[in-house]
Amino acid sequence: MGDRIAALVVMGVSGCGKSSVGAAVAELAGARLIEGDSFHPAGNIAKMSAGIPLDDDDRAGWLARLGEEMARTLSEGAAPVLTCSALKLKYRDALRAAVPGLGFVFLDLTREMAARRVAERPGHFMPASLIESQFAALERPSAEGLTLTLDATLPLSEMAPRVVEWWRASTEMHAGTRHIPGSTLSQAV
Ligand SMILES: Nc1ncnc2c1ncn2[C@@H]1O[C@H](COP(=O)(O)OP(=O)(O)OP(=O)(O)O)[C@@H](O)[C@H]1O
Ligand SMILES: O=C(O)[C@H](O)[C@@H](O)[C@H](O)[C@H](O)CO
Repeated sequence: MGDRIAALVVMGVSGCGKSSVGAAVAELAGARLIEGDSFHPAGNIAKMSAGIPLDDDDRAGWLARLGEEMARTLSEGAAPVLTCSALKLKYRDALRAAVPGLGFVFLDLTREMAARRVAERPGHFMPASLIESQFAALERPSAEGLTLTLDATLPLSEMAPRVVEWWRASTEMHAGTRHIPGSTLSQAV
C-alpha cells in the first residue's frame, strides 16, 4: 500500500459482474464509468457473437483505445473506473503503461457460475460457449500490486463499499494527502 490509485479497472471473465460492480463503484465514488465493451471494434463483437474467442491481436487495439480513454478522463479531472476483462498479465501491463497508478479489482467467479450467469442474461452478444475460452486465457492477478480480489458472488451492496474503501485507503496513505476520487480536489490531512 502507499501507492496512490489514480484509476480503477474492474476485471475478470465474462459474467463476473464487471459492469454491475463498475457502475456501483463509480456511483459511490463519484467517479466516471468507462464501459470497456463499448470500445470493442465491430469486428470483435462479430467474432464473439459468432462464438469465436478473441486473440491477442484482436485485443491489442482495443486495449490501446481503453488506455487513451482513461488518460483522457484523468486529464479532464475525473477518476476513471474502467470495466475490462484484462484477462492476461500483458493486457494489464499495457493498461498500466498507459495510466500509471492503476488499481485492479478482480472479480473471482467459478466457471459454473460464469456460464450460468451468461446463459441466463438476455440480449447480450456474448455466448455461454465462450466461457471456457475466457478461463483458458485468464491469468489470475495473484501476485500483482494494487490489486483487490473479491468473491464475485458477494452482494453488490457489499462489494461497492469495499472497493471504494480500499481505493480511499490507498489514496489517503499517499504522501499525507487525501485525494477524493472523482474530483480534482487534494487536501492535506
Ligand atoms: N454480485 C452479483 N450477484 C448476483 N448476480 C450478479 C452479481 N453481479 C452481476 N450479477 C449478474 O450477473 C450477470 C452478469 O453481470 P455483468 O453483466 O455485470 O457481468 P460482466 O462481467 O460485465 O459481463 P460481460 O463482460 O460479459 O459484459 C448479470 O445478469 C448480473 O445481473
Ligand atoms: O477479452 C475478452 O474476451 C472480451 O473483453 C470479453 O471478456 C467480453 O468483451 C466481455 O466479457 C463481454 O461479455
